[in-house]
Amino acid sequence: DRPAPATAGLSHDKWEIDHNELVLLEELGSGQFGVVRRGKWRGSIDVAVKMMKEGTMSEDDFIEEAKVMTKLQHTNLVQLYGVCSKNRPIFIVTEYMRHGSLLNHLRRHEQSLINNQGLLLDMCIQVCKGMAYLERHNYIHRDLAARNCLVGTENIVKVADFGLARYVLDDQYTSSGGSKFPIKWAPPEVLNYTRFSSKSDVWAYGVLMWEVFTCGKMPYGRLKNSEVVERVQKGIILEKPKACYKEVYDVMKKCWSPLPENRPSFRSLKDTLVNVSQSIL
Ligand SMILES: CCC(=O)Nc1cccc(Nc2nc(Nc3ccc(OCCOC)cc3)ncc2F)c1
Repeated sequence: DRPAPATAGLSHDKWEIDHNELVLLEELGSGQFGVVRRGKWRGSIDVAVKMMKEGTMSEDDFIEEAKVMTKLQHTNLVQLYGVCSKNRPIFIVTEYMRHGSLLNHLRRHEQSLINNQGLLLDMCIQVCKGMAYLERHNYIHRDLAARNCLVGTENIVKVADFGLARYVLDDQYTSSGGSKFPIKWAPPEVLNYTRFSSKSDVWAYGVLMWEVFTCGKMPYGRLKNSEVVERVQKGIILEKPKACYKEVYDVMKKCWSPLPENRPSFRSLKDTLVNVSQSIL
């Protein structure tokens, strides 16, 4: 069948999708943004449609940004096809990923994955490739975690919701003191100064690697956010997952260097992980 077009076919506002061309199907889940449903676009293209609950997002700013996001295209990024912004709630229409979030996938398949270091490392490398593309385009994710990655057929893993955190209105989510802020994926400079960068994404990537090699455990277990902040500021880092080669854990530790400038770039991480993969597997 025809390859899915990178963005809406309409010429004038190519990021604008006509909601009459969408058929909404079953619900896939919901987040603080609202409900996400599977859909069909122009009769045949599988899509995911995020129906943005009113008041959760600064919509006009997001619609402006959507023009940029539709241009970010990489095999390891969940493609933004466009938005339906003529009605409320606005719809965000993206590529559909058959097997859902990476976090749930890891937890559901723990038994078969826990001894497959090669596959776990390959998943990490795929996320790294998507993030290296964003880094090259000076695009910061701000909420990289296994819950924000998605799994497709043939164990394809893609990064989703990049940059979306900037448009969330709920300051419980956006301020580092907020109850919904992803503290466990945040480096010291974000906890102290909310200073986001591709190097803060690299810290979060190290935590995502830990999530992958523990098959979806919660980082720092049931510790309260305040206890995690204290540990991170003292330089206490996550322990080596049981099912994890020392060489892989060494890479995680580099991602958790206290100073952002001492953390590797995604570009160099990709080369390191590919070498580790070839040397140990
Ligand atoms: C803020 C939280 C938030 O967005 N959450 C959120 C929830 C749900 C789906 C999405 N997004 C996308 N999902 C898919 N595929 C998908 C397939 C199966 C599935 O199984 C659910 C039941 O499992 C037993 C879930 C998702 N493809 C692209 C998306 F973009 C985002």
